[in-house]
Amino acid sequence: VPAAEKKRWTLSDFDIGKPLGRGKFGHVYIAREKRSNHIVALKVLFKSQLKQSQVEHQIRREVEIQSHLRHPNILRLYGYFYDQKRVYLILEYAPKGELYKELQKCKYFSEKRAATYVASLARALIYCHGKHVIHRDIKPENLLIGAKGELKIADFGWAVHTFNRRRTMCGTLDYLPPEMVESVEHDANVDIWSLGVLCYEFLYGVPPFEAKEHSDTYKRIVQVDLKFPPKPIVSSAAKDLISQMLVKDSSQRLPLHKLLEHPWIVQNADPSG
Ligand SMILES: COc1ccc(C(=O)Nc2ccccc2)cc1NC(=O)CCSCc1cnc2[nH]ccc2c1
Repeated sequence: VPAAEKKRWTLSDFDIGKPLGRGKFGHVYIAREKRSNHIVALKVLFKSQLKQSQVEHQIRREVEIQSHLRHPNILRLYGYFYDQKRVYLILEYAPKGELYKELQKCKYFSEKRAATYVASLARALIYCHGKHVIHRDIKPENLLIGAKGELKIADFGWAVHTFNRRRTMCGTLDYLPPEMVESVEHDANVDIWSLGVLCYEFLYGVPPFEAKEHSDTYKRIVQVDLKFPPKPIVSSAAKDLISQMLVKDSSQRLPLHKLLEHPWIVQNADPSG
């Protein structure tokens, strides 16, 4: 909807439907744009909750960044509008819902399904890095499933990234690479690490460095204490790929374009993603 960016949207342009992921995504509702009948997700943010001054330009900047990100595996942010008390984000709606629910239901994915997901995320990340955008929070909670079963990185937004990052600090650490756990500066290679963690979790149903206590998870990450359980049975090609991504020295991690040529991906990923 390219023209949409220019248009001044208001709430009366939409029929509002049921809440999506109650509370999880903040206040997000399924909605239908009246003129086009286009189904979207409408995210409602309360100005009171957003530090008014900073966030205004951050939302603008984010819409600016996101409006240039067009990729089948990245959830679209079509635009935004606001009223007296709230800011509304017009987001793409992913009809097949949240990936983590699917993973919980299946316990773990087949190698073909895991490789297809990992390849599509690698392509999305190559695209983002090409646009000098890193740090797409690619843990299962931030992944949604499109109409054709394709994965969508449904990032919870840049501006909230910081809150998100803090939340990640007190939420799950599982996806943080050593350089972030040791909080040294990081680059696009953090995404390769996170993708490796995700690939492991797709195949085993649990992240590789999971531990009861945060302090233990920290230790396991910085020591790259990578162990492959005997069950479920996973091919050595998959283990080889994961071992090349979960490398402490970020410059030694398998580059994303090399990942797409890895035998496990070539033999298992469905090219349509
Ligand atoms: C591109 O994506 C986003 C872009 C920006 C922001 C954001 O919050 N930006 C922000 C916040 C505060 C201050 C400044 C900027 C959030 C998202 N994405 C989500 O929030 C997750 C999917 S919510 C939609 C959605 C769709 N499809 C579904 N299917 C089932 C559930 C579901 C849920």
